[in-house]
Amino acid sequence: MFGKLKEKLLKTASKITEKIYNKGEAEEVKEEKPKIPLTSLFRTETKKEEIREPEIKKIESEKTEISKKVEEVKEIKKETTSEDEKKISFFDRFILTRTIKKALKKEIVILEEDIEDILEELEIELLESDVALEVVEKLIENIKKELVGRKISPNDNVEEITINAVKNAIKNILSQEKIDIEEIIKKNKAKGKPTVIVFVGINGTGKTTTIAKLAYKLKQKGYSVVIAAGDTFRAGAIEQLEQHAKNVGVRVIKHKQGADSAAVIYDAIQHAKARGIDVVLADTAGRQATNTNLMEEIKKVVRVTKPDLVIFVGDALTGNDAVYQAEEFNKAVNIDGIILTKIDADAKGGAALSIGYAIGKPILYLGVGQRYEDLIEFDADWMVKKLFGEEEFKFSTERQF
Ligand SMILES: Nc1nc2c(ncn2[C@@H]2O[C@H](COP(=O)(O)OP(=O)(O)OP(=O)(O)O)[C@@H](O)[C@H]2O)c(=O)[nH]1
Repeated sequence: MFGKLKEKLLKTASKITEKIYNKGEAEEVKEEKPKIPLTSLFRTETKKEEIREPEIKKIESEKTEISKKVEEVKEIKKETTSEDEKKISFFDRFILTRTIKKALKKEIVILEEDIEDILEELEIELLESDVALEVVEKLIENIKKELVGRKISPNDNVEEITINAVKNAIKNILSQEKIDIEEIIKKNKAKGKPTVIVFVGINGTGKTTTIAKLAYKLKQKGYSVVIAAGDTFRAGAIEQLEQHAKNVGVRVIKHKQGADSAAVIYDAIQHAKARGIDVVLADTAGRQATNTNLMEEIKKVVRVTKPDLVIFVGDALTGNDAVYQAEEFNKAVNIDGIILTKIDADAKGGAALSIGYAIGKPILYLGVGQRYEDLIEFDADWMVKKLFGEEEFKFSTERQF
């Protein structure tokens, strides 16, 4: 997940670190143990205080191993032409800056010109990774805000400063005002009303399966759920939804194919009210934002059914397209939040990084696989941890649908 994005961000932090070292005429500190366990950036984080004797030994031996590797890389570096230099992996470069503990000889102040070329490179790479332009610009601005004008003294931990600067810049992008779906459900329940959630998006992004996943999650939390078969447009859509509903054990309210989508959802809401069901999850037909008739239809659905939430479901793999589609749906029906699917297959991470900031709405959940339980709550801290390799996420390759 987000492998390429992760690499780019860490490479940037690493290069800024090197720049600061050069400017401050840093010298190697031979005796010092690494302040951050070497393993921490690529494996589960271990706090300094928690490192016990065997682990210290392990780290020491790892340190020796890596030092050897560093020497090898140094040798290769000495001999390489600039073309060859490109072949030294990022991992080697990063190890180089992180394992040779250095201290600045003199205090420095980071100037914009010190990091400009590195940030320009990052800008191009992020655009290539399908991160939206406005998001790239904001991110670069954030990193500059964090670093430019900052004094770094010989006692400072340069690696920590640069990594944290990039982390904060990312976190700022990802932090949209949250929506607590359970809170909304509880409030409506107290008033004796069902919570109505309408799902919108283009074809094939994963709306139907996401509805089934959310129904499964809500049921597990003890809420009663009914699904409205509002995709009356695509042949087979109702049957597909019924199969999912059967699998997760919830009821579907349906009309015939070709029926009025708003009427189906309206009926499902009446059904929920009559039986005291907590949540109505309404499927709608996938539609391109350019299809005027279908966009008028979705506007009618929202007008008639007055949902508590309209959720845009986007396919993370489509990168900038998902952002563009979300913008169009937001203009048409004012979406409240976003669910991004197929994150398990997404190396670029462009949509996940961009979509919330670009339209100013929160990502609520991420679809991370093809089982009903593969829907996880999104949270900026969680994503930052994933991007900086502090926490691994195990995807299941099992398929339930
Ligand atoms: N790997 C992966 N596949 C997913 C995920 N979510 C959905 N899919 C797959 O995406 C495909 C499309 O899912 P659907 O739920 O049918 O999409 P839809 O948006 O309802 O499609 P339309 O009815 O055409 O609008 C299916 O093959 C799903 O199994 C996910 O999080 N990860």
